[in-house]
Amino acid sequence: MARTIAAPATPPGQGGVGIVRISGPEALAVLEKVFRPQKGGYPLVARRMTYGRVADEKGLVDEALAVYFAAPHSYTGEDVCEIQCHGGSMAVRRVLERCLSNGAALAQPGEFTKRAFLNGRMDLSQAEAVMDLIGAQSERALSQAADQLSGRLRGEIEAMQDALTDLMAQLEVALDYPEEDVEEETLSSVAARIGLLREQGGALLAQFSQGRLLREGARVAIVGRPNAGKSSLLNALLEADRAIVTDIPGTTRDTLEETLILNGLPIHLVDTAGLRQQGDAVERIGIARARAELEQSDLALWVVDGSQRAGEEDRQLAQALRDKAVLILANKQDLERQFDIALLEQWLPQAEVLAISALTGNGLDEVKKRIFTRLTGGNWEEAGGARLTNARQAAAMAQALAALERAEDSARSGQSPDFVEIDLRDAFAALGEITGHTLHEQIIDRIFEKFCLGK
Ligand SMILES: Nc1nc2c(c(=O)[nH]1)N(C=O)[C@@H](CNc1ccc(C(=O)N[C@@H](CCC(=O)O)C(=O)O)cc1)CN2
Ligand SMILES: Nc1nc2c(ncn2[C@@H]2O[C@H](COP(=O)(O)OP(=O)(O)OP(=O)(O)O)[C@@H](O)[C@H]2O)c(=O)[nH]1
Ligand SMILES: [Mg+2]
Repeated sequence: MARTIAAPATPPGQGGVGIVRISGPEALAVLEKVFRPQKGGYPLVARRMTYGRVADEKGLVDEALAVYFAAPHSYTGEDVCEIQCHGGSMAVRRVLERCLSNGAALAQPGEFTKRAFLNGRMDLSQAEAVMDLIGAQSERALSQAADQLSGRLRGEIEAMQDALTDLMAQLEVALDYPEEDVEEETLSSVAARIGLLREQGGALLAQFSQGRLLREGARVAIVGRPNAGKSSLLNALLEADRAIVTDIPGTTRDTLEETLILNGLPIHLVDTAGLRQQGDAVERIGIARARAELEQSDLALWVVDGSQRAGEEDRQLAQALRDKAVLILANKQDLERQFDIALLEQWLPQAEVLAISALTGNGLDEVKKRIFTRLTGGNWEEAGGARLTNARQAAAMAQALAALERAEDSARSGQSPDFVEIDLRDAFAALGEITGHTLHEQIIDRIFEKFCLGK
């Protein structure tokens, strides 16, 4: 039988209310030992808040409210109890300790949601949406996660699976009637319907990059020579005095990351150490970090000091940026221009160049606009449809599409129906990985391990 588990459902730290959640067959028994109602007693009325107190041998721990959800009508589908005590890490910790010494085991991270999944309360895409919702950093990311939690992606995947089941049934019928014309007709109608499914899946996969961008945000590295104005740009974009700015080249040593929300898209802006050859040990480490950051960024903002002449370091940086998405910002527009912009266009023909001033704020609205268009490709679709949002889901969809393509090819080239069916089965299984219905236990464990405690 499943263990009864308990964990704080609210984050540690000060807060108005803290919640300890208990789930499993002994949930109510644990609550009875831990929580004493003020009026009436046990059994508690399911789903109604009851006022009372939590005490231990030494006396009162906290006054609290408790609620009991009878299986299967709860988040996990098991018996669930919640004790809502005062917020703050001490009260929550003591209440949890009471539960743990009265029959509950400390939950693993993600174990409540894993139980909800195993009890059929949600599929894997919905469970993943729970975590995305908790981690959402913008309105758009939140509404995407809420959509997925409501079962939108699950619905679309299950509809595709239903269609596959139909097709497999048709092929079975054709196998029972081995006349040439029945088989031919079936194969050609099946091939056409597989084509439609490939379009549907292809559209989902094509939108994946947007789904991921919303969920994870984009990494944008600010790079350039020392003193170009990178940290000034970071501060100006954030409208906050975040990074140290001085006129001493080599001011920024470590990378510094802050998040800016642009049209609902989380942008992780990373200020880096100015790139140059000389510098002490600390600065050299900073420069190595800057290069690593550049490597993993989705977009580079190359800040050049427009009031200085181009140098060898600029040429080298252009070289390093050749295969990257780059927006070049010719900074210090308020000063007299010395930098030869034509050189930039020569070095990096694919890059756009914008003249700005991080000091006066000139051109920064345009910078924000360009960052957004560069990252989204300019054709940003409003949330609404189902979206694949993580690499796991996208990989499964790609696998399903490959199987569908094989099936369509076989059907069109007049292969035997059972040959086609094998690939349709593969496609069905690959789609099932998105909803978690055809996934191995170990893989499922690995997904839930990344969740937070109490969820
Ligand atoms: N206090 C508290 N707040 C919470 C949660 C929770 O577990 N506890 N949730 C989670 O972390 C989320 C809500 N999710 C929930 C989902 C289903 C049920 C539930 O009891 N479902 C029953 C009854 C539905 C009904 O009354 O119509 C069911 O589906 O049968 C409860 C919470 C967000 N807020
Ligand atoms: N006139 C003018 N000065 C600027 C502008 N942007 C930055 N500065 C000045 O340039 C100097 C260097 O700015 P920072 O933002 O520290 O430059 P950085 O690129 O971060 O430099 P490192 O951290 O050393 O790599 C400071 O004195 C800034 O005030 C600008 O648009 N116009
Ligand atoms: Mg700096």
